[in-house]
Amino acid sequence: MAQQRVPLIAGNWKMNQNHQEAVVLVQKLSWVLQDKKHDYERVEVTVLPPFTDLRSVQTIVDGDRMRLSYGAQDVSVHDSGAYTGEISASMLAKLGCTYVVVGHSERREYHHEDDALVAAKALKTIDAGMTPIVCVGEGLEVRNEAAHVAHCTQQVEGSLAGFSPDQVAEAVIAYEPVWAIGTGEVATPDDAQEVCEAIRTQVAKTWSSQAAERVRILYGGSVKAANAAAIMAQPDVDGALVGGASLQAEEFAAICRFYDLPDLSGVA
Ligand SMILES: O=C[C@H](O)COP(=O)(O)O
Repeated sequence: MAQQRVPLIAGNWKMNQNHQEAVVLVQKLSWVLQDKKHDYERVEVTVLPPFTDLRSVQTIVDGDRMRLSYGAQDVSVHDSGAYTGEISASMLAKLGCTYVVVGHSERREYHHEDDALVAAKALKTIDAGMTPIVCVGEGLEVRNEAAHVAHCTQQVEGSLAGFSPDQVAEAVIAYEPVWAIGTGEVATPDDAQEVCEAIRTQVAKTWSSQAAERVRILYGGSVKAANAAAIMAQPDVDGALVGGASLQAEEFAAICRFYDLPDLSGVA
């Protein structure tokens, strides 16, 4: 991992935790990390609760002066108006969100979001002063055809279309092989590195080598304390987008402190 990229561990809670449970989970996570004297300059920590939790999370994070940040799991492509059920980027910025996930595979699959929409949402996020976490990743069929690298680099091209090199440099890209999400099937560290490296090379070609050096690329898909160290040891992996394991404070805190964990990748 290059020195200048601060690793980011992001906990995507998906549709879990009501606003009361959210406060308890954030408090517990902050306590565990404080107890371990976690250095947030060394590894950045963020949580991504459901929309309905954000105000409560903002209150506890600000009130207790916690060092972790938080963000949202989606955003509208519209600024305001008659879009029932949607939440605008300015609303999320007002709630103190640092990050917004766009193009998660669950949004792409269940809500038919395509690269153009993802790019538009990401640009709205940037315009509102927040950082998009732009998700890409292949399904099992694509992986079995060995077309995963081309698939993911094309998704990056499409989902970051219209970005300037500086905007790419400040963004976060998350590589999440769909077959490894919530299945317990984790990509090997080499699998993660292969695609993350290809994405970085693509960023250099399409935008600039400086953008490629600076953009953070996360891996996501069944990350746990048991596999975090091996995945994070890969030179082009700058963090993790964690789903299920982010709902357990102790487990998630251990992932945030991956450098303390043994690399068990060689153990059968
Ligand atoms: O956003 C997170 C990913 O979808 C990974 O979820 P998971 O860690 O439950 O496999």
